[in-house]
Amino acid sequence: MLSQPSKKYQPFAQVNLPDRQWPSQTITSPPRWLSTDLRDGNQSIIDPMDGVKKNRFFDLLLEVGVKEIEVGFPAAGSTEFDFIQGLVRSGKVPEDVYLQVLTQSREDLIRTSFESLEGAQKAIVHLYNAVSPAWRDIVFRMSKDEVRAIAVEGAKIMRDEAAKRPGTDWHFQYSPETFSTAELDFSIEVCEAVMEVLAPTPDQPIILNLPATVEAATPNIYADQIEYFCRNLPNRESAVISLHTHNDRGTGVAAAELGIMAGADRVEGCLFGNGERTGNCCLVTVALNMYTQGVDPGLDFSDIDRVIETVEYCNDIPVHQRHPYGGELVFTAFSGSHQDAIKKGFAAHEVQNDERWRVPYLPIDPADLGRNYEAVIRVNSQSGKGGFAWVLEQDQGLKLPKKMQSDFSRHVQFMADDLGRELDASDIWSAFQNAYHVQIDNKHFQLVDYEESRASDGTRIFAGTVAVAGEEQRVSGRGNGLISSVMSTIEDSFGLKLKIRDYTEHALGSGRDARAAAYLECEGENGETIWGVGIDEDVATASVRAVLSAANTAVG
Ligand SMILES: CC(=O)SCCNC(=O)CCNC(=O)[C@H](O)C(C)(C)COP(=O)(O)OP(=O)(O)OC[C@H]1O[C@@H](n2cnc3c(N)ncnc32)[C@H](O)[C@@H]1OP(=O)(O)O
Ligand SMILES: CC(C)C(=O)C(=O)O
Repeated sequence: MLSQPSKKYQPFAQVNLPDRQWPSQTITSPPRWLSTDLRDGNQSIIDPMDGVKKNRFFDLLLEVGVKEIEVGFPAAGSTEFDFIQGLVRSGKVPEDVYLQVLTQSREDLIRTSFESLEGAQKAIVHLYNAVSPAWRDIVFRMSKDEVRAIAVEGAKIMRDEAAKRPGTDWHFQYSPETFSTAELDFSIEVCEAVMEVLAPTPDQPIILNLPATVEAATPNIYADQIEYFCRNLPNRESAVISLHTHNDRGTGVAAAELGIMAGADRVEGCLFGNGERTGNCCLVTVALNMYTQGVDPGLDFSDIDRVIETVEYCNDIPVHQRHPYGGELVFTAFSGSHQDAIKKGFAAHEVQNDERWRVPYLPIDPADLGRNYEAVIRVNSQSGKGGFAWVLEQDQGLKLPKKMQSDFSRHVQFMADDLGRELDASDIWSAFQNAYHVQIDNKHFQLVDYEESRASDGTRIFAGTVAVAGEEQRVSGRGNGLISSVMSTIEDSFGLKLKIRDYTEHALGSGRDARAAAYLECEGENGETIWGVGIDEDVATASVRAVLSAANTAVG
């Protein structure tokens, strides 16, 4: 008989909170942030960081603006202990930054933890023990009273160790590990017992960190648990409620956000969600999500690629291409309809009078993270006109008329299907040059020389030489009739008849690089549409080149 995996798991218990308030709350200010990259992140990677990497990561966290940093687990060994002591002695920890360390509730480990922070200005010692039934029964094999006693004993040692070192501004943190899978009233009971020992006050609060050590339910349940805890904890005003979510069900960020709505003051996590198993809550995501609610997160990710570079180096894990905000592809559209909307969005943004961000498909301005707009649109076989038009505009400055985009579209589609890969800017530019004979040799009609003069009434006079399959022919024209004059010369001299339907031009580049682009829509002898493009120093030459481009296209 086939086993039934669903029978192995129990439905998660709801929290009895019929008057829950969190669903109607909004996030209006950022929480306190704690990075546990150097602890929870570090304990989960294949090769934990050495001192060099830890220092580099620490410096990054300072640059980002994190003020509470869990720097390690001092009792784990000399790498950890020495790094932490080295940090304290280095003098590089700013006055407003708290170093946090984690310890099990075991006397020797707690003492070692305090020793590692000897000389620190501000420090948080973080004590933990698991409280949920499975850990009580399986790991500790202890009753509730005995598990509560682990926490209380550890708190007493913390209190006494801190008292021996008055030179440091000590703060205490307690985590009822496995909080989200424990009985809520028992977690409150244990936290209350710890508070009795440490005697926090509103001015000197304890941090109670409530972990979803293993994420086991939907984020609304975590939010209920947080709200219930906040409402029922005696002396709530003497506690900072901190969240520590993991991502086992893929909702670590959502749980943290709902937890803030439910009354929490602080969020622990790792950059780009590194951490045990599927990772910790991603601090980058929670922080940057705040922008889209009009809230300044107080963390600086304005050069996100530099942040990624350091995080990848230290963790030796790549940031996924789809990772919110940071991934290489998160601001990139390959598909036609997305490209169309993004291109229109940028155009609208340029002419609007305020800074409001309203570009379709881009929840945040990539520039706010130090990304440029080049990679916003990339072209492959799923792309549309907006895609290559954007690339040509960004890369070459060309603003193709709408109808010409449709014409060029078939060339791009053919190339993308033929090559079966993404087309980069140089692919698109060479497809464009080939399609319209722009600035390439081996053309049928070529402009050999060109000169312009003025008649006594100021009218421009153009005279030039066109080579047709090597045979040179003089062409000329006057004033506004320049294009039609060149066309009639071509018709008279070479027998090629084209009718002008439309003409557009625009400036290209600026300053010494200033040029002009001209687009000519013509009708061939059989009523077909023929496009010509000219790019040159000035509009007159560009328009002559556009005629020759159309002539070349007509003869194929
Ligand atoms: C959810 C989290 O991320 S918690 C943080 C986890 N991080 C780490 O463990 C990384 C650093 N840890 C280490 O280097 C090692 O675990 C050490 C050096 C601290 C301790 O190693 P060991 O002495 O071998 O103990 P170990 O960690 O295996 O723990 C096992 C014992 O501690 C007990 N224990 C586990 N957690 C706790 C706790 N929070 N408080 C008190 N006792 C605990 C276990 O019940 C077990 O007791 P037993 O030996 O009587 O059965
Ligand atoms: C020690 C605690 C906070 C922890 O890492 C967890 O429960 O995941």
